[in-house]
Amino acid sequence: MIHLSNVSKTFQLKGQSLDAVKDVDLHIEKGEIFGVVGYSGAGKSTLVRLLNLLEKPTNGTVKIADYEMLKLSNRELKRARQEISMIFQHFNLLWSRTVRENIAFPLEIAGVSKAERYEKVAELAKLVGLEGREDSYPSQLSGGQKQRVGIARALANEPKVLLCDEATSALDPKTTNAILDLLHDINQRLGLTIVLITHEMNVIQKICSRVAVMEDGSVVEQGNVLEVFRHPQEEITKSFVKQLTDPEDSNQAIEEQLEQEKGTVVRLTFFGDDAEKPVVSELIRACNVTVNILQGNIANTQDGSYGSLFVSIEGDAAQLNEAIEFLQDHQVEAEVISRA
Ligand SMILES: Nc1ncnc2c1ncn2[C@@H]1O[C@H](COP(=O)(O)OP(=O)(O)OP(=O)(O)O)[C@@H](O)[C@H]1O
Repeated sequence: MIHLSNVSKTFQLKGQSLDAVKDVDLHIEKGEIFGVVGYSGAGKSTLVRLLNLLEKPTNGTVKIADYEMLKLSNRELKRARQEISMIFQHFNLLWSRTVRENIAFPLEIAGVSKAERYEKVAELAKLVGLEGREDSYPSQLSGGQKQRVGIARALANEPKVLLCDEATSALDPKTTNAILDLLHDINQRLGLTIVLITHEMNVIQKICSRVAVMEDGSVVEQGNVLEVFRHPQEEITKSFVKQLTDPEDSNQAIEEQLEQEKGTVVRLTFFGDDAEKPVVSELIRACNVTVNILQGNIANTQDGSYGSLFVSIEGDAAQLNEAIEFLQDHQVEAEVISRA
């Protein structure tokens, strides 16, 4: 659905050039939810704006659906953009218009009759969970509801692609989850291709099937989300994965516990179906060791679970080696954090 080849964008600023996007190749399949993650300044927003040509690439080709975006006339580009919608971090709603008028706005521009517009708005309001709020103004809505208006408006022209530029970054965690659920639901129901950029790995984990990691304008790593979680190659990817598996407060708690622990502290990592097996109780039985669970968490991706568990294992050196071997035989990655 989306093919970027050797795409670069260089900005000229006060006589200096800045390479915001460098030589990016991306292939995004029809109907997938593709995430782009990176820290501030990595080039994510520029990349997403290159997709609908809000920014023109300095080099490379952009193909979306069947459009060779750089070869389109202004009129053709206008038509293509109706198929490539976008939602934003700060919603970009028209404040003097009601919810109904906001959602209907793209239809108005497209010359759709009032009766048809109202019919479509009713359908979209229902789809995004805003039924009954059509006469409200944006200022009367919560952040989550405002983003629902943004999503409904983006869907008005029945696009093939939805670009989400930090769409949940201004929302609290609960509302973020509700909006991500809505995007996933829309993707499933309408078969819409979604490209989502974010600096938060939990957003990627929750709804994306594949991810690209950006650093300093380049895509440094990309792949299936669970696979990238499992074997992050680059330091930056490892730091993003750690956002999920080793939250800061949990690290601090581990460090405090490490000082008091008698046993050897091991970090276990589980993937897919293995995350649901009773490996720890089997380990205790098979190796006759004592296991204390220190910290743990589990994240569900679209392709299965990913979990990490910090345990302290008490036993002699032979038992400990046996325990590590047992874990590895059971497809659990075991990393010794500190020895007793
Ligand atoms: N119109 C512009 N003119 C000049 N430089 C720009 C322009 N837009 C972006 N940049 C620069 O390009 C680089 C990438 O910015 P971009 O906004 O794409 O990053 P980002 O990953 O989306 O970060 P953030 O989440 O903070 O927006 C930054 O150094 C930024 O200052």
